[in-house]
Amino acid sequence: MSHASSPQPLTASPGKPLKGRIRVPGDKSISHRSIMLSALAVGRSTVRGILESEDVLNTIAAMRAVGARVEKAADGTWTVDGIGLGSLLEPESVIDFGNAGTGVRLALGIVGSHPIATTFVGDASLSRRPMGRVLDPLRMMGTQVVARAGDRLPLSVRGPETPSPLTYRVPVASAQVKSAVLLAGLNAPGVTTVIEPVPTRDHTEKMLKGFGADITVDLNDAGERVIRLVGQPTLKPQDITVPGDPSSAAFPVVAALITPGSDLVVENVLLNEHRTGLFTTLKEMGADIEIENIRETGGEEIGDIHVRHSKLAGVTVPAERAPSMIDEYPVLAVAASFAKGETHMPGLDELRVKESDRLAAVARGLEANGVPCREGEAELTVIGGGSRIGGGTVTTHLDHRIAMSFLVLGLAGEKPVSVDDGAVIATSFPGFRELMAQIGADISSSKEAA
Ligand SMILES: O=C(O)C1=C[C@@H](OP(=O)(O)O)[C@@H](O)[C@H](O)C1
Ligand SMILES: C=C(OP(=O)(O)O)C(=O)O
Repeated sequence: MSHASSPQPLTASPGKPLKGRIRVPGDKSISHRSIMLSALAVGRSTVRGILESEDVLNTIAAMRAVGARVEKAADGTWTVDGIGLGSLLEPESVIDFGNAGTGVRLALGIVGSHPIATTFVGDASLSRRPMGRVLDPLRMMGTQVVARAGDRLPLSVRGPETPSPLTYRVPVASAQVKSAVLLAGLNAPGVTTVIEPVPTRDHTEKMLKGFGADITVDLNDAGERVIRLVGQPTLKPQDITVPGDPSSAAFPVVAALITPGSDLVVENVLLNEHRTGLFTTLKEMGADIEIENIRETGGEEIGDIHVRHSKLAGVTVPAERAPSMIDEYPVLAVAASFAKGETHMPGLDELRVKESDRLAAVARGLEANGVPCREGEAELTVIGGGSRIGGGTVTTHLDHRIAMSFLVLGLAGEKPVSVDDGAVIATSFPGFRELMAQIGADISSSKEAA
């Protein structure tokens, strides 16, 4: 599945205050994992509120390709008849993960510990991204790999008959790497241990526990998270409700913050502490954000985010906060454009290897729209509060978050902002334009705008 063939230029124009109560689609991280763990369970799971975006639809197709039955009922609930660990079928054809880093890396963990041959491909963006971070631990478990130079897609893996359980210290702050090793460890006899020096989103650990795996998380003397998973469990099917994605909520929230007169509620947003760094940072910048109606569902805290237009001031974002807002830096840079003074964002090495080099893409996008910034090797400083923001066209490089972030910029600047391709937004946020229109945002196809 690919959006790459038909780019869709979009233009956002400044206009009305943004008002209303909305819900964003389901969390992408939890959606991928719901389908994958359900596919590995024995019996029928149900998943409500799943994100039906291209990335997640690719995960659904991949789990079907290894033998799971995944269907959508008339009421929108998805049912997954799991195949059970150790029983995966060899896919009959190549698995195309499109734009989805999480999808392909977690799937590599799953199939890479089974004695089946699987070939993965992706779009131009995914084919540039590093896969060695997941292939290295798999090789240590006995997986054979044939990959393009630099461990990039396309690539093929074949797992061993009996994967060796591993003790692995994750060398980069990455929930995808942690999760891939844990998912591979599921099919290895014995205990797989993952040491995580920097904590990242913990949905895999939480959900594995929910599916009945024997998994523990402790801190060692150095304060690192040590995750121990006993391999070869029988995973029990679950009924899952996916909360709204905070990484998607970030766009209307920032749009409302920077657009005068706005008053908006985004309901039902996941508030997992490993995901809320953006909201913490925005509050430190002076944002009027209240979290209302906090409740719990499926072991995760959720709530409604009430945001009003606010005067913002620049801050320094602690580097150690990066994993809890890693996908939100592009839209934080947009908020920072409207803040008085400088916003300094260190610790951004991982932004270089996302759907695009997000550090460079953000810096070029800000420059194109009259916002001064300084781009370092692994940091960005935005000099906010200037006038005449907007008027530029931004290259999205097949990156949904770059597209949405700069459309948000265009809602609050002085002049419209265009992005060369809004079609990529479908990878994580189907219905983005319609939802933004519902709260009063003017985002149209560039031809209509011209
Ligand atoms: O595990 C996940 O669901 C994700 C982890 C993060 O990637 P890294 O693990 O590469 O940091 C994040 O950027 C991605 O959108 C989703
Ligand atoms: C980095 C992202 O996703 P992935 O790594 O799954 O492609 C993202 O959604 O911002």
